[in-house]
Amino acid sequence: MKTIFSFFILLILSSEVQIPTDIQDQSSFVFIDELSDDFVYDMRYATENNFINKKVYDCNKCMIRKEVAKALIEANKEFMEKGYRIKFFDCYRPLDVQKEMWKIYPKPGYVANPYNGGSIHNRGGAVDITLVDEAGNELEMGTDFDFFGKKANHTYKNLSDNILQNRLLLKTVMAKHGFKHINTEWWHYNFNNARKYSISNQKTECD
Ligand SMILES: C[C@@H](N)C(=O)N[C@H](C)C(=O)O
Ligand SMILES: [Zn+2]
Repeated sequence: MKTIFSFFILLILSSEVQIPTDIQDQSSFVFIDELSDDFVYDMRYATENNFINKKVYDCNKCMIRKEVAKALIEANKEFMEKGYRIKFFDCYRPLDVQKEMWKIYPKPGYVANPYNGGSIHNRGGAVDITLVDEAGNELEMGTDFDFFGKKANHTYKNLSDNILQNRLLLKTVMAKHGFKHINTEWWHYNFNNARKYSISNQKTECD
C-alpha cells in the first residue's frame, strides 16, 4: 500500500515539474554577447541603414537559439585562427518584422514569405553575417548586405578572385559548423534542422 502511495506521489511531483514544450522552445533563446565577446555587430534593422529605411528593432543585440549560438562560437574560433571574425547584420527576427519586409520586397529568395512557413530568422535559426579582419574592416564580398540582385548570388562568378575567395571562406567554415547557405544571398546562413524551432514573434528588448 505504502509503495503504491509513494508511486502516486512521485507521479504527481514529476508531472508538476514538467515544462510545456512550447515554453521550453521559447526559452532556448540567448543573447550571444553573454556567451562570447569575440563577435562584431552592425545590426542593420536596429538602424535606418537597411532596405526598409526604418529602425524596426529596439535592441541592437544578436538573439538566437542556444544551440545555434554554440555553433557560431565554434565557427568564429576557426575564423579567428585565420585572422577574421564574424560580424552580425541580423539574427532572430520577429514575424511581424518579416511581414513588414515582405510588404516592401515580396520576393522569396531575398525575403522569405511570412505567410508560407516564414524565415528561419523567425525561428531563431538563421544569421546574416560577414567577416572582418583584425582591424575591423569588412572583407570585400562584392555587394553590400541586402543587395537584392544576381551579384549577391553564390553562383555569380563575374567577381574578383579575392571576393570569390572571401565568399568561399565564409561558406566553407560555416558549412563545417552546421550552417547551410542559400544561393541568393552570400550573407545568409540557416542552421541545420532549424525548422524544428517554432516561429516566434517576441520583441528583442535590451536592458
Ligand atoms: C532580408 C534578408 N536579410 C534575409 O534574411 N532574407 C532571407 C531570405 C529571409 O528572409 O529569410
Ligand atoms: Zn537572412
